[in-house]
Amino acid sequence: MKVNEALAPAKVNLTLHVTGRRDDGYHLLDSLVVFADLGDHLRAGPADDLTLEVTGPMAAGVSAGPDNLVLRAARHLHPSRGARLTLDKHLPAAAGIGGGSSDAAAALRVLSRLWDLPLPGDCVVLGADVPVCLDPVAQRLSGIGERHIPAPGLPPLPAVLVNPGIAASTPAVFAALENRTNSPMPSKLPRLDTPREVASWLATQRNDLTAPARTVAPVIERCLSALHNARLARMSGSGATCFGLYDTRSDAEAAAKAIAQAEPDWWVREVTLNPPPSSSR
Ligand SMILES: C[C@](O)(CO)[C@H](O)COP(=O)(O)OP(=O)(O)OC[C@H]1O[C@@H](n2ccc(N)nc2=O)[C@H](O)[C@@H]1O
Ligand SMILES: Nc1ncnc2c1ncn2[C@@H]1O[C@H](COP(=O)(O)OP(=O)(O)OP(=O)(O)O)[C@@H](O)[C@H]1O
Repeated sequence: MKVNEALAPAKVNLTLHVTGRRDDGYHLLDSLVVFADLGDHLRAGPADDLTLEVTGPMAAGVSAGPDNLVLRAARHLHPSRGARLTLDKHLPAAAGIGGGSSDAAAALRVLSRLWDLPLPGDCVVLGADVPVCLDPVAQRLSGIGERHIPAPGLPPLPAVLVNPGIAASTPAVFAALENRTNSPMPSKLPRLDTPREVASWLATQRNDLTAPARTVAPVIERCLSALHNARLARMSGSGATCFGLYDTRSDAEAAAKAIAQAEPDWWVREVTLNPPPSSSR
């Protein structure tokens, strides 16, 4: 990618343990986060005014107005400087894969280079997922999202992402959560060398938002069933996107093809999670 371009990769919560709730209503999380080799594309050119154009296959319904997280991130970085921004949307919005947060983080990265400014330290105010998206590699996220440390060794993971085209509102899903104090992941995460080992270990962990998300969007059950031949099938974030993990890319490709045929209205993509550096599409 050129210096004024950035990939805003899909974020996937391999685990999402809700461990408590702060007085301000935000929830404490313990989550193993990885990124895909697929995402939105952001370009920035020099300009006097700040403008945004939203293009691409998933642009429908995404505002290009000041509420777009790309423009909010730009104004967070500098209140008045200009740039001509183009956001090519490939990820569904409000889908649990951090589309908006990853776009905001990409905007901070690109504009900090264009405007020669340091990255801000307080970007959690843009969204709980923005800090982890600033450095899109495998990480363990905690606090409400403001804390993250590199995750121990994980291999690249052949996977399929499935979204049924229903937006799951993150506040609505948190509001439907019954038990807000659940156990965290083990304090030391194991080193996992193969997709199979990852799937076996993840099966002992959870996404605590799955049950409330199913009440908000019952179609999530069908997404998980569609991934029945995966080593592990789970929801990401607050849904509705679910992911399946496979042993090989060809297994994932075959599964994606079959699901897309059975559910032509769904968004179905074969991806690699935690890809080797510089292999993004
Ligand atoms: C669920 C996750 O996807 C896990 O990675 C993220 O924590 C959500 O991150 P996000 O979409 O950037 O969330 P924000 O835009 O900051 O928050 C949306 C809403 O989700 C709820 N929220 C979010 C994050 C958090 N740690 N606790 C919460 O309770 C709050 O109701 C908040 O008003
Ligand atoms: N650039 C953007 N792309 C997508 N949605 C955006 C963007 N900017 C603002 N939004 C708004 O943000 C809301 C949440 O979108 P986003 O894609 O970040 O949700 P999400 O995938 O559920 O996030 P998370 O996984 O962090 O919970 C959308 O409903 C949309 O109105």
